[in-house]
Amino acid sequence: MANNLDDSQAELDSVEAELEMVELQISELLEKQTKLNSRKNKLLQNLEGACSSAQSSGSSKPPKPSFSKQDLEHYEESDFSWSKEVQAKLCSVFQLSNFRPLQRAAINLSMSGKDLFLVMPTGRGKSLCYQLPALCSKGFTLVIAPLVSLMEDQLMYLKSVDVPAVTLNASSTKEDSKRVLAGMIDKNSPFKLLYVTPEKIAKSKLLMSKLDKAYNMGLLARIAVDEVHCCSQWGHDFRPGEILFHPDCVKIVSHYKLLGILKRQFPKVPLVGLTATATSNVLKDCQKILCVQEPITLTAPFNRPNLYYEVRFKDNEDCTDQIAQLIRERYKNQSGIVYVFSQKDAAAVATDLQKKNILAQPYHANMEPSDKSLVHQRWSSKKIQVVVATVAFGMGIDKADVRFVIHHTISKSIENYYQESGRAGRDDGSADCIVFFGFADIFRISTMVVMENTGQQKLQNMVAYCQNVDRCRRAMMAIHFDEVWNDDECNQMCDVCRHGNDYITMDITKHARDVVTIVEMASSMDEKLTPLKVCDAWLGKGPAKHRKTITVTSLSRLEVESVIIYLLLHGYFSEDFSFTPYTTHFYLKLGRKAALLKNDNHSITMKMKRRVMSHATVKKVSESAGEKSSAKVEGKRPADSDNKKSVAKKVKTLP
Ligand SMILES: Nc1ncnc2c1ncn2[C@H]1C[C@H](O)[C@@H](COP(=O)(O)OP(=O)(O)OP(=O)(O)O)O1
Repeated sequence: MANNLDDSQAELDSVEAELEMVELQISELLEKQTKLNSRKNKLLQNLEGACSSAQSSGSSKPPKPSFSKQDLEHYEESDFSWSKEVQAKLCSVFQLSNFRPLQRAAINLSMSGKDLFLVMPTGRGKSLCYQLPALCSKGFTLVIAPLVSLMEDQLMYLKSVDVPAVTLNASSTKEDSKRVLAGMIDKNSPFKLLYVTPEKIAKSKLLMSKLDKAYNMGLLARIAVDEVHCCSQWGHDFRPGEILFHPDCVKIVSHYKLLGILKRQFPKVPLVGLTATATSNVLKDCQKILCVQEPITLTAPFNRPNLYYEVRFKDNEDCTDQIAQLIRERYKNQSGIVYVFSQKDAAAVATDLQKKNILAQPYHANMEPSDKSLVHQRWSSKKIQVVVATVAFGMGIDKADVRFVIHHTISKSIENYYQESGRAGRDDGSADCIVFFGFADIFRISTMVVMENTGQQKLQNMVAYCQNVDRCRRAMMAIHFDEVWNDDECNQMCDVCRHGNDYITMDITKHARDVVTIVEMASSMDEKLTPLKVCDAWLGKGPAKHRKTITVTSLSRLEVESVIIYLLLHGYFSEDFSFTPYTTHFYLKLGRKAALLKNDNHSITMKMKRRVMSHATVKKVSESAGEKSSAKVEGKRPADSDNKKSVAKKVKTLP
């Protein structure tokens, strides 16, 4: 009887364990199903037309595109009553011969009096879409921009092309303000563009009353809201480089929220909201906040065909030597930016580059404004070659001939990376965007974004972008931004498409079990391990007491790091933060999928770049694949052969 009970108990335990596993698998599959369904719906929506009207917020009806492809084609034409003037001023004032994608449509829509949201990648020429209509309309255009420095750059540029433009901001003198306020109600319109901060709209009754008068006189031609995503509660996630890290971030965002007054007071004035990256949810929020009834949303293709995207692994934590070599050899006499993680890094990397005879200077938020603008000016006029900057170097940077943007440390999200790298090649000439991907950097950034709602998820997406070895980098960004993507469009302008066949697919199940056991054992002893400690322990370098119980790996450090990152990205590990008054620590703990490794049938494969793998591993993998007839190899064909044809799939077991 006792035996029977024991057997039953044992079987019950085993059934329960198996059930737990099945539940995990079901929840995984359900998660995948939700993601695929949402992607499918998005693709179907996108296929219906490149543009669609932003739907009114909270509507439960399925989105009905009220702006069709045919409508777009209509607005791309050049037979409107204003077309000749627009074309003439494009050439004579702005010295440009052609429009870039969607610029003409945006201008025609705005000239037709429509409200518009224009989502266009950084550097593609959003400003022209309100500056040119301003020149071709009676009265003046009111431009809301978040930062005074940004306005000043615009005013400098407009002055250089003889476009009369003024600003009203906290640092305007009394005289200037008086002149501007009078000009607003002057029928001869002494200026065509008036730049103000959102704060000015929120606080200056005088400005609002002059706007009211100008409106009644028919002189308020248009309202342009730059960085319109700042209106939304989620929007500031999208350009943290500029707004979130700006000391006045909270103020800026709170003033944007009050801009609804403009459409309420001046309902007949067309509004154009401009942004580089905003999801449809953010735009819906902006629409509501700005009180715009039925805006048309134009989304320009996010692809920048002239940019070459590449990820390099940091084989030690300092990659400055490699960066210096690149700058000296590949980018001789060419301008570029090196983005770093912290102000300290900006100073240190700039000094290191200077020691290697590269004209580099640091730029970060904590510098005196005059020093910042000096660095900016020197760089713009090619007196220095490189700015080593934190994300504070962003908004208002409009240098056309930036030939390289190198990330010494990964960005904290793909949105950020897209913005930062997008500062390269604004002149449409080819330019390189290279990220150095380092293991320890992931955790430095992770602790920095710990208080942000979606900080960890966004960082994981960025890490997945960097760890990816088989998918076109542009395709990854396209999926991230919900864009329909055709692989041909990359044109070998990313490292994956250019150097195909550079990875091996390996079975890492045994390694995963070993390293998960290390973390499990530590936790059973009430010990927390940082990722670096886990690496050390697994490589047999940890404290002696651990070594007895640990299966030391034969993998190289880079391989070990890659496996740990993979396990973190795929839920076998997860983050465990601990906070002190001065700092935040990152530890690894078991993720919800770790339990799956107890199941003998569970296996994990990962794709690893050949260059990351040690010679020993590649050799052993090749030998084991040769021995086992069932072994599989997955490799990508070199991009110059037909890289879209599927190839035989084989998986090698990592020794
Ligand atoms: N049709 C065009 N042809 C050639 N160059 C153009 C055209 N339109 C704009 N440009 C140039 C002018 C600027 O040097 C550069 C970037 O324009 P700009 O309006 O500042 O970009 P943007 O506002 O989209 O960028 P950001 O998001 O960084 O503010 O592109």
